[in-house]
Amino acid sequence: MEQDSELHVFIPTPDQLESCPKSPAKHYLSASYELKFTDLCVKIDKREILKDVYGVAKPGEMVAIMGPSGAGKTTLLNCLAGRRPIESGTLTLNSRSITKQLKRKISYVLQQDIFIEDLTCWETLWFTALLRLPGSMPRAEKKQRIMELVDALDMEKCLHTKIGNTDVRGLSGGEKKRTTIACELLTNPALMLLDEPTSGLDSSNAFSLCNTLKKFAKDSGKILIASIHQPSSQIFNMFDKLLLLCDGKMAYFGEVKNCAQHFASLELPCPANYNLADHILDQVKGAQDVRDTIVKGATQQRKDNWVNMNGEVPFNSEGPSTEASNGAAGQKKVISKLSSHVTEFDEMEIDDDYTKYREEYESPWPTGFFLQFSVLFQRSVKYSFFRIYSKWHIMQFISLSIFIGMMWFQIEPTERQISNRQGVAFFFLVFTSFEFMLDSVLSAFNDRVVVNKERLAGYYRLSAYYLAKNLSEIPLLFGLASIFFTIIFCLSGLSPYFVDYLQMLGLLLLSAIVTHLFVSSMTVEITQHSVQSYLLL
Ligand SMILES: Nc1ncnc2c1ncn2[C@@H]1O[C@H](COP(=O)(O)OP(=O)(O)OP(=O)(O)O)[C@@H](O)[C@H]1O
Repeated sequence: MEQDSELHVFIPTPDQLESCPKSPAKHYLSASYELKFTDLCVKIDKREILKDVYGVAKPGEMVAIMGPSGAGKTTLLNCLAGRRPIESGTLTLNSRSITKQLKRKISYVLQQDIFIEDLTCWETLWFTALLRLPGSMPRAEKKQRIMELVDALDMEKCLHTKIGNTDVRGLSGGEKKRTTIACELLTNPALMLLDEPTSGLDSSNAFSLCNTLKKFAKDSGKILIASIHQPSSQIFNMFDKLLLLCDGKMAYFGEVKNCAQHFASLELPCPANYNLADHILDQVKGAQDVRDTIVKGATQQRKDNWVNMNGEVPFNSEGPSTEASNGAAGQKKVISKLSSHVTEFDEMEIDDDYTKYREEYESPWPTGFFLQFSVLFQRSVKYSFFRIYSKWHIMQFISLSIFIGMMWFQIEPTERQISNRQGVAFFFLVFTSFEFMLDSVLSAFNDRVVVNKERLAGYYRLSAYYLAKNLSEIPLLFGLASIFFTIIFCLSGLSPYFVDYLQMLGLLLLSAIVTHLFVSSMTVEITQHSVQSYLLL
């Protein structure tokens, strides 16, 4: 593998891609984690959004969260990701409440694919790896990890395609989703939460994505929990478990294969040749008495399947535990079995990554301030350059400067022409200040969503972003405005002295700094506010 300079964006050649190891991706094997949540309740403005929601997921399992619109699927995912506080209930990973350190083992794929649109798929992955993987991890290992994911998620074809947007076509919907998933998998999470990963994809893309996820979860021992809308039968049957919500209450939790039987036992059987997922959703969206029957059925199902309502003993999908139902002796046996299970998990929790990069795992950020700053600086130069020095932008500046230069062409160095000189200087300063401000506002507007997403996932400090953004964009803006000014200065004959030229350039630089700092401070304030209100800090 070629040696590259410290922050040079590495681009793999087809041969290097060919030589990358085929799945299962060895770096992505997870230590076994078990997720358990019981009696989760969430209230927003005194309105009950989730009530007594529970579930268990084991390593390698795919769990579907389904329910009608507004049932609370996203709220539940936010709670599991630790992004929404819960009113009451317990949430544990390997029988431990979720600490900041354990939170690093959880990743959250949002419904929208949020990226910097001017970067390619590979650049996006590479910058994410530099920001999210431990700073002390060798760069070769980071590259290796990306290449393993590229292989596992079948992304070779689109690696050098720009992300794109509605104006400039880039990655397809499915490729964007794979890129989002790869960015989250880079940190080797044990638990992956996905909010409607198939929305916006056609049926074959949705099937192929779920198939890849299923294989990856199985091979690496990760837990995948996804909210999903109207899956096809094929996709529905790929999931191991189903958590069905109805108005924030449990409507079913258990294995997908037992679901049809459960609904039949409630006298709501699925008609022949009908998609079971559609049938279930029709029922939970049905009349109030049908919904009451389903919720009651779920309460009974829980009683039958949980040995202890506090969730001290794991959910047994095969039905009530025979050991536990054998009275106190049976209960003791189950609990001692569970304790040995927990010890085993505790030992496994110190996984390979944790052992190797302990320092970073125990600090609040995966990388130090300087590395965050340098990666963000390089990324900002890369995409801001194309925006600021776009063909249209350059043509607009040059034609305008020629036009103004012609209007005030070679002003005579006499007293009568003083007002004309002031006119040129004033016009040029006001125009460039507005141009700087407009550019900063537009770029801040584009950045805000990306920065929000990255800050919520704990990529970097806001101060590192602020410094990198300003230090990268001010020189770029100043460079373009200097060309503009030089043309006007020469055509208008503003002054025969070079020192005057330098003084005016100095004023230009000051104006660029002041407008840019002003606008970016506002963005930082807005970003900080929205991240804090989202996290309800
Ligand atoms: N911040 C909030 N303030 C007030 N109400 C909220 C807030 N967040 C969610 N809700 C309400 O909670 C309920 C559940 O919302 P949630 O987004 O979890 O539903 P969902 O099942 O994901 O819906 P969809 O499938 O349409 O995305 C909705 O009625 C919604 O209006």
